[in-house]
Amino acid sequence: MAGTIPHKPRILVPEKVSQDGLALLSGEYEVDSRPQGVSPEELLTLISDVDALIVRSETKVTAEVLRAGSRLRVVARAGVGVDNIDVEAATAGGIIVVNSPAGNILAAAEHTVALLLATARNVGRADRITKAGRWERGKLVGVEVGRKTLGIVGLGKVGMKVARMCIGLGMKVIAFDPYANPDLVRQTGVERLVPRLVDMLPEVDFLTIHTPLLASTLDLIGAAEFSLMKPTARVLNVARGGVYNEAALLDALNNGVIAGAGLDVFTKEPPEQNTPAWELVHHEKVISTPHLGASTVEAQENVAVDVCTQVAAVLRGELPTSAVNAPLILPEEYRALKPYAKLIERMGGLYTQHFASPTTPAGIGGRHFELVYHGDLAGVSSSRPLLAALVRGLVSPFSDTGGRHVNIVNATAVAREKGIVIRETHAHSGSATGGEVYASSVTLRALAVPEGTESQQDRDKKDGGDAGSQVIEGYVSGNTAYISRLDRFEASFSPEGTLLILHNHDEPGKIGGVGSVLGRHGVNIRFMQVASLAKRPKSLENGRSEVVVLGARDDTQAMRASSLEEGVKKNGNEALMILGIDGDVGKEVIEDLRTAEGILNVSLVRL
Ligand SMILES: NC(=O)C1=CN([C@@H]2O[C@H](COP(=O)(O)OP(=O)(O)OC[C@H]3O[C@@H](n4cnc5c(N)ncnc54)[C@H](O)[C@@H]3O)[C@@H](O)[C@H]2O)C=CC1
Ligand SMILES: O=C(O)C(=O)COP(=O)(O)O
Repeated sequence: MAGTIPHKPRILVPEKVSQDGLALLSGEYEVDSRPQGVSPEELLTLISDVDALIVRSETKVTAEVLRAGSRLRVVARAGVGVDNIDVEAATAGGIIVVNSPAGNILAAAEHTVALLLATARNVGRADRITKAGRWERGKLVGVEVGRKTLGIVGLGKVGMKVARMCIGLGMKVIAFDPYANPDLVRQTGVERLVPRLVDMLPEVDFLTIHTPLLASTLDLIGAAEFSLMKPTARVLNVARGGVYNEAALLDALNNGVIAGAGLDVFTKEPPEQNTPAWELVHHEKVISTPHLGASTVEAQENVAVDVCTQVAAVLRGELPTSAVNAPLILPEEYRALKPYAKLIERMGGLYTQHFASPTTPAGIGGRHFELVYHGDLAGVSSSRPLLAALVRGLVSPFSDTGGRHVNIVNATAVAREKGIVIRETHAHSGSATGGEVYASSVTLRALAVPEGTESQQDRDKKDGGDAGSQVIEGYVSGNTAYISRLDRFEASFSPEGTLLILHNHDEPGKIGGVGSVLGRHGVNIRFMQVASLAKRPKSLENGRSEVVVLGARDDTQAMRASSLEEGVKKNGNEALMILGIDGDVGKEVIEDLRTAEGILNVSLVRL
C-alpha cells in the first residue's frame, strides 16, 4: 500500500550473546538484547512481533513459543545442542532453525580437561578450605592422570578433542561410540574402540561422556554401570544432564562405588532443591560448574558471529550454512522421489536402531551399505536425494538434530565423517518383493566390513561372525512406505511411530507372553505382526552398480556375500514379532521383554 513504511525486522536475544555477533545485525535490524534473560511468560509476549530469535541453552523454545511467534522466520542457537528447541514444531511452522556446530567445541573440550584435573587434585575443595583459613594438605592428596585410563563415551567433535588432549597428558584413551568412524578414531591415537559400553567400565580410571541427550542416551549410565567401575574411578559430564542417571550417581558417590565426579550440566538448570542434582552440586566428592563448557570469550565470539551471520542470511532470503532442519528434497525437482526418500530414510533409521543400537554389535561407523533400486526406481537418473535420505536415516537416531541437518548438499560430507560408504545398484530384474510385483522397491544391504577394521571385527566376533551383513527391503504403495523384509524375515509393516521388534523362538505361547508383559506395564499395542523366516533367496542379478557416496575407502573386495542363507539353514525355528506401540516405552519394559522366555533379542525403534 502506498505510504506504508516497511518495518525493520526485529530480532529478540533473550540471553547473553556476544556483542561481536550482535554488532553484525544492529545496523540493518532492530535488536532487542536482554542479557539478564526473560521469563517464559515474557518470552510468549515478546515473541509475537519478532522475525528472528537468538538463544543459548537457557531459553526453552517450545511449540507454544513458536506458535506465538507469528512473524518468526528463524531461531538461532548460539551453540551446539538444540535440545531446548522444539525443532519438529519449528519445521512444521516453516521456521528455520540454525546452530553453530563447531564454534564452542574447543571450549567444551578444555572445560572437560579442567574438570578432569580439578577432580583428580581436589582443586575445588582445596580452594574452599584454604579460603576458610585452614591449611589441610593431608586431607587433599589427589591422584595423577598421566598413565591412567580415560574412557570416552561419544567420540564426536568434543569427544575427539578431549581424546587428543588427554593423550597429550599421557593418558591411555579407550572409547565407546558405535557410530564413530574407526579409521578416524585409530588415527587420533585412541587405543581401542570397544564394542559395548560395559566392556570398558571395569578398566577406566576416569570416564567422560560426550553424546547428545537423546531417548537412547538418557540414563545410559546408571546403577548397574557404576557398579562395574573401580572404586577409585571418577566421572565427568560436560555434555548434558541425564546421560548419567543423577540419583544413581549420587548413590554411587555416597556408597563409595566410585570416588568422585566433575559435573558441568544437570537435568534441570539450575538444579532445584531436594533433587539428586541439587545434592550432587553440594556433594563433598563433586566439583560442579554452572554449565560453563562453552563460556569462554573466544567460543562466545565464534558462536555469536556464526549464528548472527546466518540470521542475517535468512532474513535476506538466503540459505544459512548450518540449518538444523534443512529440507531433504527440493519441492518441484524431486516430487516423484519423495515417497521413496521417506521409505529409505525410515529404512536407515530402522537399520541403526534395530541392528546397530548401543546394545547390539553391528555398528554404523565405517560400514559399507548397498542400496538396490528395483522396478521403475532402477531407471531414475538422479538418486542423490535417495542417498541423502539414507544418510539422514542412518545418523538420525544418534544425532542431536535427529538427522534433520542432513540434506542433499552435505550428505556426502556427513557420510565421509562417519566412514559410511554407500554403493548404489540399479537392478533391472523387476521387483524384489517375492512373487508380487510392485512398481518399485528398494533393498538396503549392510555389507561385511573391510579387513583391518578392528573394532568392527571385534563386534563381528562377539556376534558369532554374523554381524557382517543385514538386509532390509521395502516398497511404497499408495504413498505409504512398507517394510517387506527385515534381515532373514519376511514382513509387511509400515515403518512409522514407535515399534518394538522381538526376535524369538517360533513356538506357541510367545504372543500371549509378550502381550501380558506389555499389559502389565500399561503399554497399548497399535498392531502386531509375526514375521517368519524368508524362504526365497535374495539374489540381485543383472544390476549395474556404482559407488556414489565416498567414505573412508572403496574396498570392493570387502563387499562379501551375505550370510543370510547360511543363517536360514542354521536356524529353522525363529520368528520376529513386530509391534506398533502407542506412545513410548521405558527401559523396564524392554528389560522385562528381554528376559521373557523364548525371547532372543528386543529392539526399540522410533521412526
Ligand atoms: N557443556 C557445554 O557447555 C557444552 C556441551 N556440549 C554438548 O556436548 C555434546 C557433544 O557435542 P558434539 O561433540 O559437538 O556432538 P557430536 O554430534 O559431534 O558427537 C556426539 C557423538 O556421540 C555419539 N553417540 C550418540 N549416541 C551414542 C550412544 N548411545 N553411545 C555412544 N556414543 C553415542 C555420536 O556417534 C557422536 O559421535 C552435545 O550434547 C553438546 O550439546 C557441546 C558444547 C558445549
Ligand atoms: O553448545 C552447547 O551445546 C552448550 O551446551 C552451550 O550452552 P550455552 O550456550 O553456554 O548455554
